[in-house]
Amino acid sequence: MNDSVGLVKTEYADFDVELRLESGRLLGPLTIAFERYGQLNAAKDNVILVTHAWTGDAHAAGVHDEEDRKPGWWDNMIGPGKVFDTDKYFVLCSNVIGSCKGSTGPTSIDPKTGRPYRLKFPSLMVRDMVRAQKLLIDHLGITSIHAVVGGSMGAMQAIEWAIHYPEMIRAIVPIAGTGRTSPMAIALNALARQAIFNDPLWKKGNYRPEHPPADGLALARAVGHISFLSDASMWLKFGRRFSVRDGMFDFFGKFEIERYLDYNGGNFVDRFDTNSFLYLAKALDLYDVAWNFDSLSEALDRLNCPSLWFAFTSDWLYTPQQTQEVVDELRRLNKPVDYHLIESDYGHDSFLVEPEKFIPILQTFLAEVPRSA
Ligand SMILES: CC(=O)SCCNC(=O)CCNC(=O)[C@H](O)C(C)(C)COP(=O)(O)OP(=O)(O)OC[C@H]1O[C@@H](n2cnc3c(N)ncnc32)[C@H](O)[C@@H]1OP(=O)(O)O
Ligand SMILES: N[C@@H](CCO)C(=O)O
Repeated sequence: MNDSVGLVKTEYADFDVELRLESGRLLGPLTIAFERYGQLNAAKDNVILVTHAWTGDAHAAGVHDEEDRKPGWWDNMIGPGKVFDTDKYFVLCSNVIGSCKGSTGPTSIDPKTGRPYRLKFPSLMVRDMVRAQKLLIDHLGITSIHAVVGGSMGAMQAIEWAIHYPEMIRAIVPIAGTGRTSPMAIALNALARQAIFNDPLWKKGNYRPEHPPADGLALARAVGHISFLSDASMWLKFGRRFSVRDGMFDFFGKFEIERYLDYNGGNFVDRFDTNSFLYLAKALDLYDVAWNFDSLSEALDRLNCPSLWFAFTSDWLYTPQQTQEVVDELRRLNKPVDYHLIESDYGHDSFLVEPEKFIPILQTFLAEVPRSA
């Protein structure tokens, strides 16, 4: 495929630092996993920083092996001639701290004990993730970022970048984001947590990696997965179809939607660590752009760049109203802001499933970003 970035590899940068976290605790040394696509130009000003969601990773495009069944998670966006055109832009994606996908997280070794942190890992905020990412940006000698673009938790990171490093950010594109996590989203994460805590294999986070609380984690992910879909997408995908494998009157027979949740919950256990899932859920719950500011207005007034916002009509997790709340405040502050409500049936995950709906607007926006911050 000539619009693919092709074979790529994840790189790792080590930082001998102790990062002061929002909680006051220190974390370090740190490793940040990242991938890069395209070439950094001589002026080092063609950088697009792609920020990932809850269970994403640094592998945003291309494949690690010719035999890979699927490419990186935003492969439809990154590559020669695509919206993040790697003939033009240097696209960078790093894994957040707290994750289990190469950056320092609860599965990493705690230098104080020589054993994995597990629940000794400190609670994080999205702001801490961005502060750690900044170490990588500095390490690569980048002083100006053309745009930070991300969906869901990636949107939160984009906002944090613009507020805390306004001098180096030329634009942000928060997609399916929120300015503060709603009580309903926290409630769903609370159910996910209880599913894990009630699994006897959980052992207060001290499970052996080869024996994770698989039932609890699969159920927790299924709760999350429901919130990433929508009523409309479930009707489209499954309707009321009963699994062809089951008899309709078998007591344990399942609807197709149940099979789907079983499959995706079970799959998740093979690719994600339980403690990381919990730490990132906590960071999502704690998210409030106004944290440690006197008001939302004070926080957003620090934003010094154009911003482009997308929300999806069927997103009931981070609803369009939540994006609108931030956009309204930015408008009140006379900041350059552009907001588009995209018609999509695919719920919160529309940013992964139907990017073609917002790509043309994004493409025009990126071309018009001013050359200096
Ligand atoms: C955002 C980031 O930063 S990265 C994180 C993104 N990744 C995830 O969220 C991982 C979970 N994956 C997903 O939710 C989806 O695959 C998405 C959102 C990425 C893409 O959505 P879609 O293209 O609509 O995929 P869909 O939901 O139809 O299929 C997901 C899986 O369920 C399977 N599936 C579909 N229908 C059924 C069914 N009736 N019964 C059982 N399994 C089913 C699919 O075969 C697919 O399996 P695979 O992952 O092994 O290929
Ligand atoms: N489905 C995506 C988005 C969730 O916010 C993920 O799991 O990361």
